[in-house]
Amino acid sequence: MTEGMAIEFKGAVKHRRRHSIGPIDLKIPQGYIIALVGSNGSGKSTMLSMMMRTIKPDRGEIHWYGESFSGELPLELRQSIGYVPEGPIAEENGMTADAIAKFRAHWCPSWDEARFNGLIEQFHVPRNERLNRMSKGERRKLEISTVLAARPRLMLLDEPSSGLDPFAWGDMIDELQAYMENEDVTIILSTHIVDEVKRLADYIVLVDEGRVLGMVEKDSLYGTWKELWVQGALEGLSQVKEVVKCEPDGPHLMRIIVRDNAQWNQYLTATGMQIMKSHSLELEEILRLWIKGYEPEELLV
Ligand SMILES: Nc1ncnc2c1ncn2[C@@H]1O[C@H](COP(=O)(O)OP(=O)(O)OP(=O)(O)O)[C@@H](O)[C@H]1O
Repeated sequence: MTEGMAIEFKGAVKHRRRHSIGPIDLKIPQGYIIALVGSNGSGKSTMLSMMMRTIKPDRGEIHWYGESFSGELPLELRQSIGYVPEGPIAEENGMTADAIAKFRAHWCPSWDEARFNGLIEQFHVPRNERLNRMSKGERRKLEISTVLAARPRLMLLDEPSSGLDPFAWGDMIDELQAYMENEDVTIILSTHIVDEVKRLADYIVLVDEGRVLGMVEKDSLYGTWKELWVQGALEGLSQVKEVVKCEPDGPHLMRIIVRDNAQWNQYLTATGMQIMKSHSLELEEILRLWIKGYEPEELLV
């Protein structure tokens, strides 16, 4: 990765009630979609809030496009960030979509009214309903439309698809992909939906219990792990470093999960073990292994 960095965490720590988030050291490259993935309470929203500067780290620093700021972010930078928080913004409860658009048009120089109108029509967002009377999904669709219409350079999306029906979800994926055709744009989103990661992410950042376990290029994960059913010289199989799971599946067959690397292939050749069936692990299973400590070989942080 030699590109410029959109965001850099340098030893950033935020103390929370039950545990601290961090220290986080992470470089998020500009021009890509980065998915923050991790279990509930692991710290994804806290990281996004720190990137939006709605909360400040208690220790360490965050850099935006190579610069750090002691107080609020400069206006121009704030105007270039589109943020969809995890939950609704209480101050917007009494507003309508039109009132939101008027406010954003005033605040944001890159606001594209025609784009906003097109998006809320496409997403069937009611124009004159107050936000607290909209359904959860309608309100989410409005928030996504608002962020896209502001044409930000950096999007911070906290579980953007929460509450969306499958049709709106597909539209959101298409819109975000189309928006990425603008090379300068970076999207950082937190999500629990593996399909969203598969469809959108260039990089995955795995977060667990307040710690960033690492960042990895999504495509490099595929093919790293295999599930195999083997026959033959099975003694000692469970001692092989590359084998992370090994259980009998019938009298002469062993089902194993294995890191598919050169050492494993050498072992296979040496023992003459027979592979009866094999397939690559799905992303969801690869992430579960990573959380358990089996990190990818091509970790970037
Ligand atoms: N405003 C707050 N004050 C104190 N602690 C908080 C606050 N918000 C979150 N926390 C705590 O910080 C930790 C991380 O929460 P965070 O919301 O960042 O996790 P998350 O990964 O986004 O979770 P989820 O996937 O459930 O949305 C949790 O232990 C949570 O209880």
